[in-house]
Amino acid sequence: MAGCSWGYGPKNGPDHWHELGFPIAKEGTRQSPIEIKNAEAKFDQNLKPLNLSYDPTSSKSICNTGTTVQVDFDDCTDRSVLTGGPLCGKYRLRQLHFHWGACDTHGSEHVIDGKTFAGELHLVHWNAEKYCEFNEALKAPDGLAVIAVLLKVCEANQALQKIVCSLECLKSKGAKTDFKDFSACSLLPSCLQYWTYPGSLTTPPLCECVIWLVLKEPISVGADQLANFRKLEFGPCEPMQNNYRPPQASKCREIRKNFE
Ligand SMILES: CCc1c(F)c(F)c(S(N)(=O)=O)c(F)c1F
Ligand SMILES: [Zn+2]
Repeated sequence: MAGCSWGYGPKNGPDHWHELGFPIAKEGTRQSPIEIKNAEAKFDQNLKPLNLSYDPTSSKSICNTGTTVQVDFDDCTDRSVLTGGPLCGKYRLRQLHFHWGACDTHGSEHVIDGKTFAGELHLVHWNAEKYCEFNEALKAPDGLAVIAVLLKVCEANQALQKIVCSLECLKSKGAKTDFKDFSACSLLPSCLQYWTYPGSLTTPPLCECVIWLVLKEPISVGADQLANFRKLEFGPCEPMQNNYRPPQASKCREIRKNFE
């Protein structure tokens, strides 16, 4: 796509993505995020618990991608995997990243019964049992499994502190630094009850390849920890904030949950 690339600004944000080379933004049938209405979600007794087995030595680096801050993991072998839930097979952890707002009242992508949260953590896994590489999984309806964890502003989160401390050297787009021995499971809440629905990437290319697992229990983030995320930049003098896509049409998708 010649011309300006996608982002979250007034001219290249989510309402423009369909005209920036991603028609699926408008024409898709399973776009994400969505609003989750708990009363309409169907309890499914056949849904298994999530089973996470993460090797902390598989974290590699942390970078400012220009749209988020992202921790990358070694996904060449089954070192950090997700199984269970609605999933068939083993999904390898590839990266985790965040979405957040300009202020603490909004910033999450999924909205729960009308409530927005200050931010959202995504742990991105791909079906390495069925597909040879990540880019192949992007083309499949069951290619990815993303765990979404809502961020609520209250006490500081000790597990997040390692990420927060690294932000000061990641201010500019493209900045990257080593990020070894990070325990991704330390970011998860104690309760792993979830809603699940078929959806898409929430950023371009917006591929409809994601089985979403939205955790019911948020994790805490300190107001000053979140303030540090806002010191990152999309580009020169453009603070990185409001890097979230608003909820998309449900188009009569069924949302299931593993709790009553
Ligand atoms: C293609 C890389 C990529 C993203 F850019 C992304 F934003 C997401 S998201 N927000 O849906 O979790 C992914 F899952 C993902 F794999
Ligand atoms: Zn995301």
